[in-house]
Amino acid sequence: MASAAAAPTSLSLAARAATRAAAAAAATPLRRGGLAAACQPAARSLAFAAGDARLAVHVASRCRQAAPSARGTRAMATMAKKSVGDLTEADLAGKRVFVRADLNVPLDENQNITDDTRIRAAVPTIQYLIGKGAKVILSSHLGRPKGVTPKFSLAPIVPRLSELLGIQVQKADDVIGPEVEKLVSALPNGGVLLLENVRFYKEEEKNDPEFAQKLASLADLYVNDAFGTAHRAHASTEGVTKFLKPSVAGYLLQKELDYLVGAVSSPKRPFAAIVGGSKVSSKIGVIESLLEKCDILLLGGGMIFTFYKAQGLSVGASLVEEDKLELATSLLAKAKEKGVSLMLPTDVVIADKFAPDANSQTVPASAIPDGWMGLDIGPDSVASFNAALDTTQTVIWNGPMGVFEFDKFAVGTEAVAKKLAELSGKGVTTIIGGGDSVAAVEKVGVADVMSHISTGGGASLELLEGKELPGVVALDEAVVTRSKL
Ligand SMILES: Nc1ncnc2c1ncn2[C@@H]1O[C@H](COP(=O)(O)OP(=O)(O)O)[C@@H](O)[C@H]1O
Ligand SMILES: O=C(OP(=O)(O)O)[C@H](O)COP(=O)(O)O
Repeated sequence: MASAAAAPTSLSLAARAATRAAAAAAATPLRRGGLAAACQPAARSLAFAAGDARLAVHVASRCRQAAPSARGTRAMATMAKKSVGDLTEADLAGKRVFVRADLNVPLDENQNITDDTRIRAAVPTIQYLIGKGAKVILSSHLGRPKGVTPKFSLAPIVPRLSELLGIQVQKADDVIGPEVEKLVSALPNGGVLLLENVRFYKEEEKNDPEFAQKLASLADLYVNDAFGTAHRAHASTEGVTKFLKPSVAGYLLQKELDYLVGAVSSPKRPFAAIVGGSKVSSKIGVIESLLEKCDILLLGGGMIFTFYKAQGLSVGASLVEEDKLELATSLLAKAKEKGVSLMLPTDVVIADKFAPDANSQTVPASAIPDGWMGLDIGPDSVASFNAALDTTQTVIWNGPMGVFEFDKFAVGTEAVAKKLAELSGKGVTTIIGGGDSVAAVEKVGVADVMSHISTGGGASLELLEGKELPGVVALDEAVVTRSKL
């Protein structure tokens, strides 16, 4: 396994001895000064330079346990939001509750839902509210319409949502206005009214205060459960909170924050992050942020070729971002400095063209011929990644290991999905951070066993980059500070 430690192949006995000494020190009880000694930069980098991932991880892990980062504490603070579960029957019975959900599900050409995950994910919050006698005014966007566009109507959502809730959901043909107000007035306690696509109004994405006020005027209080849209400061996700109190987080939003912020900032260790996808440029923020928190970082996907080239390897016709070579070098150096075991694949599956029927072969990472492009990680890399993952207690995964859309180059990605499923079964916390990795996990049929699968691609990326989401920031603070803080 190539590593950020400049992959030393022949290690001096002294380095190995120092590694073990550092690890032994880390294992020594605090009162004897073992951890303090192991946390010395020299001890950590020796453990790392010795190329012994398990020992280096152990040392790094112990060091982090001793000194949780201020950044982690700040991130936890974003979670301390009032939750829908804090609202009692007295708060809710007979009240009109504006619920922003993300019902932006894929539809086929006949308007059939091809994946209802986001609808199912919205159910617990709605169920709770109607169970307490609230009147739910449900709002969502669908797609990115420019004005009123029938193919982006939320009408196809109604049958499935009704089925899941066990009640007939009513549907408004507009978002605001007298007709909608009439429907709201007629809504019984425990009823649900789905408003039309909120993006049919351009004011939504502009976060227009007047529009936000009109939305707010329909209700008495606000619940945001639209995690997939929480990174957007729109009228229905952010603006409306200025006019409705309380404004609280729904169960889905809370769960996403608990995993993508909570479990990532205060993980059970060792903590591994797997980052793949096409380009290093789109994952810089995530990698930099995770380097502050994880013990092991496994890299795959198209981005690895920029790292190889930065290390002087030939990459043939593989995807490379020439302007990110220095960045790749600095990320490798940062991993070393932080004591993170950064692992790059040692072998790759290469293709003679970018196509599902390309000719392919597996070669060492150092032997990619001219004209060939790497489209997947190879079996040796899968074995090394699996061995590293076997040492972990928490794993977060964002981005495929290869061009998994082509069966021939999906093996590495599917192997990671299977490994995480296996680890999940053994009690390891497994978090799938949105985007294509979710599709991969679903393709392999192991979605149900993961600890958490994010319902938002862009939103989860932003959270993993350490950013705060406007739709979360705008919500009321929890009254009781969480014990983890
Ligand atoms: N070696 C590779 N060369 C080119 N593209 C790749 C390679 N590995 C993965 N990809 C592509 O990366 C895409 C996903 O990248 P990205 O959007 O960054 O990830 P995510 O959606 O998980 O955030 C997939 O379409 C996949 O085909
Ligand atoms: O599908 C969504 O995000 P995602 O594609 O990043 O998972 C959300 O519904 C947000 O949609 P938007 O990116 O049009 O604001």
